[in-house]
Amino acid sequence: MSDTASTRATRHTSDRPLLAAPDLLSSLVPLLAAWVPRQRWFAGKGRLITGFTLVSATELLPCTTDGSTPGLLQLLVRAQQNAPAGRTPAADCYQLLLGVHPAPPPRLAPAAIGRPSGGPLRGRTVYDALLDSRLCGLLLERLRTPGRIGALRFYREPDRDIASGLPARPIAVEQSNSSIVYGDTYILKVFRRIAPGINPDLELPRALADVNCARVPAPAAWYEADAADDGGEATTLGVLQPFLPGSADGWQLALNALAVRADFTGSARALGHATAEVHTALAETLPTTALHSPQLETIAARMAERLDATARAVPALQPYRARLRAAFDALAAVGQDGRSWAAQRIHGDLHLGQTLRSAEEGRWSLIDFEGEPARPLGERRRPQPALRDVAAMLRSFDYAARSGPSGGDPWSLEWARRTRDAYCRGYAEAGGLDPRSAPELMRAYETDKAVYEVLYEARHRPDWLSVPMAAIHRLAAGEERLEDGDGPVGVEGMERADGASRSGRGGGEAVRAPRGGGGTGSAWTAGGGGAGRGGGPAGAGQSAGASRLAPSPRLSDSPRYSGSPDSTGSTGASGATRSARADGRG
Ligand SMILES: Nc1ncnc2c1ncn2[C@@H]1O[C@H](COP(=O)(O)OP(=O)(O)O)[C@@H](O)[C@H]1O
Ligand SMILES: O=P(O)(O)O[C@H]1O[C@H](CO)[C@@H](O[C@H]2O[C@H](CO)[C@@H](O)[C@H](O)[C@H]2O)[C@H](O)[C@H]1O
Repeated sequence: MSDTASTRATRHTSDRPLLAAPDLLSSLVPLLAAWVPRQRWFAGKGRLITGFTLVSATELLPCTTDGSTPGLLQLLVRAQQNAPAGRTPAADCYQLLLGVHPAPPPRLAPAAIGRPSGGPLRGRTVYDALLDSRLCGLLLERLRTPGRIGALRFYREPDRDIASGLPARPIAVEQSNSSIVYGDTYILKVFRRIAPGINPDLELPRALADVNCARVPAPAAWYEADAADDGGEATTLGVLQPFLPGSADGWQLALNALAVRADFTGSARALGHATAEVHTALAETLPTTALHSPQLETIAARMAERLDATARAVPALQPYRARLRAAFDALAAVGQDGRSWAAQRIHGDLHLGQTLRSAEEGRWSLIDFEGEPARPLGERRRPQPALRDVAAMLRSFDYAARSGPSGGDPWSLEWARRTRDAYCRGYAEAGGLDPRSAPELMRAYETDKAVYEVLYEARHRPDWLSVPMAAIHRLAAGEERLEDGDGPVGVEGMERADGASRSGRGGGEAVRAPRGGGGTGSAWTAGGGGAGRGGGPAGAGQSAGASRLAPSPRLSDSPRYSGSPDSTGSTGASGATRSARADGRG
C-alpha cells in the first residue's frame, strides 16, 4: 500500500514538532488500513484501500510522551481506493479524531486502534477519541470558546451559553457519522466523510433558526477546516445542537405501532404538517427557482443515469430498467407540456429515522439535513421540488411496513397505504403542495429514491435489499398510487390544525395506475380512527386504545422480483426485521 504523505500542508507545524514529523502519516497507515474499513461511517466498503494522503493534522491537545494524560489529534485523510476498470478511483476524505496515550486505562481497551511501531507516536496507543468521554469533553470546551486551533476554526452562536463539564456519551444508534451527547443538553455530530463547503446540516438549520422555525434544533456551535491553499471553501466538520431528551424517532414509533397493529395515521398526518412547515420556512429564507422543461429533462436524465449505474452494480434491477424509465420519461414530458415546478432547498434525505417526536407534546421535529450522503455536496445544495422529500417519506412508511415484526403481510401493506395517504393529507393541509396533484413528479421521485435505496442497501445492508426491491417491483408494474383517504384521521401533537388546505393546487390528477387491489376503506374495522394520543417516548403508547386494523383480503400481494435470492417478500421482510433489531432502530 502506498502511503503518499504528500500533505496538502495545512498542518500548522511551526510550534508542533509532532505535526512536522514527515512520517506521522506513514507510521499510522498500517493501523488505519485495518481500522478504517471496519467503521460504520466508512463509505467505501468492498473496495480495497490502496493508500492514504494526509490533508491536514491538528493537535487539539498535546500528545506528550510522558505522564498519564491523553493527547487529541484531529486528522483529515484521503483514502485512495481502487475502482472497477474504466471508473475513476475514489479518494474520499474522512475526519479522524484520535486519542494518543502512553498507557491508556483498561476502560479504553475497546477504543484501541493500535500502537505505531515507528514515527512520532511510536510506543503510544492510538485510539478512537470519541469513545473517551474525557476527550469528548475537551471538544465541547473548544466549541464553548470560539477561535482557531491550527487548521481548525471553532464558532459559537453569540447568544448561546454552553455549560461546561457536561458528561459525554456516544449515542448507541446506527448512523452515517458519529454523535456525542453531552448531559441531556447537547448533541455534537462529527462529520466523517467530508467535502469542501458548508454542510447543509449546518446551513439549513441555521437558516431555519433565522426565521424562527422551531421544528428543527438550531445549531449552537460548530467547527470547520480552513479552505485549501489553492482557494475553495471551508469544510464543516462538526455541529453542536440542542439534544431533545426523551424524544423517540419516527422509525421506532412506526415499528412499535406495526408490532401491535396500531393505527399511525394521526402521527403521519402531524408529521405531514411538520414537513410542510419546514418547507415553507426554507422557501422563505433561502433561494427558490422554477424548473422548466430543460431542467426537468436534465433531472429525468440524471435519474435514468442513476438507474443504469445502479442496475450495473445490482443486477437484480436489470429486468425492471425499461419499465422504471417510463416514470422518468413522464417527468421529462411534464416540462414539454409547458408546465413548470417550483424548486427550493429541501431536507434531501427525509425518512422516519430523521424525525423525532417529543415525549410530552407529541410534537415532531426534523433532524439531519445533510442530504443523501452518497451524492456530491453541490448536488445536495441545489434547489429541488419540495415533493422530493415527501416521496422519500412515503418510501419510509413502506420500509417500516416491510421491516416490522409482521414484515410485509397484507395488513402491514394496508397500514402503509393509509399512513402514506394521511401524511400527504397533513402535508397539503399545512400549506404544502398536494402530492396528489403531482403524480408524475411523485412517481419519478419515488422511483429514483427506491433505486437509490437498492444501491444503499446493496452496499451497506445487503439483508435489507428485498425491501426496496419490493417497491421496485410495484413501481415497475405501475402499482404505486396516492389516493384520497377514507375520512378523517386522528391528529396527534398537531399544532396547526387550522392550516389552510391547498389541495389540488397545481393541477394534475392522482396517480392512477392499474393494480390488483382496489380501494380498501371497508376493510378497516376501526374506520380511520385517530392514532392513540399521548404515545410515550418509546412509542408503545400508540397501542393503548389505538385503532386496530383488519387486514384487507384484497391486498395479499407478495412481491416477486427476479434475480433476488428472496423472491417472496415475506422472507425478505424477516431478514429486514433482523437487521432492524440489530441496528438499534428496530
Ligand atoms: N437533536 C437531537 N436530539 C435527540 N436525538 C438526536 C438529535 N439529533 C440526532 N439525534 C439522534 O442521533 C441519531 C443520529 O443523528 P443523525 O443526524 O441522523 O446522524 P447521521 O447523519 O450520522 O445519520 C438520530 O437518529 C437520533 O436518534
Ligand atoms: O440515516 P442516514 O442519513 O445515514 O441515511 C441513510 O441511511 C438510511 C438508513 O439508516 C437510509 O434509509 C433507508 O432505510 C430506512 C430504514 O432504516 C428507511 O426508513 C428509509 O426510507 C430508507 O431510505 C437512507 O436512504 C440513507 O441515505
